[in-house]
Amino acid sequence: MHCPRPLSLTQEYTPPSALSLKATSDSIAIPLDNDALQQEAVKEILEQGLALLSAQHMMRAPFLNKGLSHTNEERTTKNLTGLLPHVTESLKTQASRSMAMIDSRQTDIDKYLYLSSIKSYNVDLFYRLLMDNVRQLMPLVYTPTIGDVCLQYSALYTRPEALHISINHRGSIKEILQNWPHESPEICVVTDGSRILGLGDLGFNGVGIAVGKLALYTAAAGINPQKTLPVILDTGTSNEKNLDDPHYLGLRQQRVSPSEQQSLADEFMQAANETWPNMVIQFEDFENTKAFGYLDRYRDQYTCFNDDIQGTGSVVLGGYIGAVDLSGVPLEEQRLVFMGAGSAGVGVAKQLVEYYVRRGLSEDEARNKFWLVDTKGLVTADRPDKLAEHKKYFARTDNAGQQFKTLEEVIKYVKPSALVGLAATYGIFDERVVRALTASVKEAGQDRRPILFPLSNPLTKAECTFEEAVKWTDGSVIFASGSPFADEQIDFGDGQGTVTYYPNQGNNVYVFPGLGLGTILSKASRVTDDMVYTAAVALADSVNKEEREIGLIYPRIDRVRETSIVIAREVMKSARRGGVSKVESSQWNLWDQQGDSVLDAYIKDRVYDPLCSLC
Ligand SMILES: NC(=O)C1=CN([C@@H]2O[C@H](COP(=O)(O)OP(=O)(O)OC[C@H]3O[C@@H](n4cnc5c(N)ncnc54)[C@H](OP(=O)(O)O)[C@@H]3O)[C@@H](O)[C@H]2O)C=CC1
Ligand SMILES: CC(=O)C(=O)O
Ligand SMILES: [Mg+2]
Repeated sequence: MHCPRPLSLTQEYTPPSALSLKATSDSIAIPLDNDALQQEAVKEILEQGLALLSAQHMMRAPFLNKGLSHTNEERTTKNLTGLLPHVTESLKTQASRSMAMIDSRQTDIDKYLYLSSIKSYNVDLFYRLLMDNVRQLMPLVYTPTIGDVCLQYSALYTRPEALHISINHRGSIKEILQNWPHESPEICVVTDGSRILGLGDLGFNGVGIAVGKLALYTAAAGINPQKTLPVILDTGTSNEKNLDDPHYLGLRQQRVSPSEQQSLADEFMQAANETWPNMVIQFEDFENTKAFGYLDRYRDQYTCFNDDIQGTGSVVLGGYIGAVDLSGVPLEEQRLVFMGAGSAGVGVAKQLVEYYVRRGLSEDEARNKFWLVDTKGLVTADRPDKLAEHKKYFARTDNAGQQFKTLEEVIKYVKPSALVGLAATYGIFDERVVRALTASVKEAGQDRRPILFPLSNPLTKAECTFEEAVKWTDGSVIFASGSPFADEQIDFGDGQGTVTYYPNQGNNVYVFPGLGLGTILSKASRVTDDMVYTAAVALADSVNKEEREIGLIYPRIDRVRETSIVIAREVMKSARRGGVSKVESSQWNLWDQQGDSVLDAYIKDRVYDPLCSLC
């Protein structure tokens, strides 16, 4: 009855429920007169048949393929002998070969394409590489390179990586979701491509950002890659370059009306919730009217958040807490100018208002610390143009009829201690602006330091570079940028010799992976403001002594995964406090008694960390 030899099957693979088998091996007899034995024999044939089939398919299945890490035993039992080079290698050894290949590629896009090809055949190897080389590889799978990739996504296209839903699919989204070939997703990043980084409306090509963010959910927080879902909602594009591109993969039409876009989003949200009720949805890079509108519309109904508004708010608060400590300007004396009053600008400013309120200021006192500037100048209530709804909260009423058109004018008027850039405009923090900021800070004390956060992405949209910031502030800047800059070694000729200055990367990648993980593990029904706020505080608390000593306000990017676990833990606790966690209260009582280390262990037990028996 038990056959050591594999079976061959006389037909192509179909799903097991539809599999009809004819065994050609004479070693398994199917007794026709005994139902029980018959069933057992058929089961064995099925198992062995599938094992054989999976051997043939395994090496082409990116989630199953272990490449050279298949052990000799697996190679024998799964009929892989001869199909692979004879050596066995740990994932780490394979990763070191891949790193050498990446280093040998000339351009960042080529490096990206090489990495992406690894992901297409060996997911474990891709994530081992990314997790062990986050400082070097994150700028490829994420900003800045992902910006270039999105600009050329259709031209670079080789294979589908997401769920593609267009306005023409209205009425059938639920059926489309059923086509998703992987396990039930736990986290979804959805975009409509209408504001990709600071690059504007990229239409369908924006799908690259959803793919990139989800790669970081896995690399930075250990969410199983099989449980991630990138979605592009294609409602057309205003991008003429795309519309004229013969290779463009999206709908070749102007965007449909806002109400039609909303009806697509409504159907998607409902269908996604009915299909996968436990999935967390992250809105990414929607143009600001929709970003604010959809967040308001869906946040009390579904488990969702907007990364550009809330994730960015949280990450900037996380850095601001440490920056204030270093600046020498007391929290209550800080005055903040924001260049950019869009999703991110307003999202961040509101998150900081909440911080001030929690520190004892009234809401008006807190709000009065912020001056927002957009393309028309300082946002004031008496400006002649009609203010967008999301700007009204921060419109100044104390300008005594004066209008300030340029940033320099605003700086002279406000005398800020901090300048935040979320205007997607390269070089807008020029030498005069940065020197004016520094002068306004130093006026109140020479040892005071300016906070300068040029946060726009990708690098081609950064408001200033790190080198400029260091030079124009004579080394006194507390700096964070959206995309990464290298350390700077500068000799100011003041007798100190060459000094190394360390930049910070103020990017929502420090928050969304942990926020998502905490939301999933707490089985939260909603993402509350307190969960987002708590993530910021946990991030600030994660900066270690050595990092503080060299003036960092965020953990080094190599520690992003460690940080995400802490954020996830605190987010879980916040979900519980807020009454939105669906984890049994008996389990929570146990965690309360056992403390954070047990909760951390629980989280770590559940995260994906690709290793092989040879590692
Ligand atoms: N570091 C990070 O983690 C994050 C960074 N970002 C980056 O922030 C940038 C903005 O994103 P988001 O807020 O969503 O975009 P929005 O389009 O919503 O907002 C952009 C804002 O910048 C203003 N602006 C544009 N050009 C100028 C200019 N020359 N002078 C003054 N103001 C200007 C716009 O003014 P107006 O309103 O008049 O049009 C608008 O208020 C992007 O580059 C994005 O990549 C976003 C999220 C996270
Ligand atoms: C980082 C990010 O979310 C953005 O630039 O849009
Ligand atoms: Mg974004």
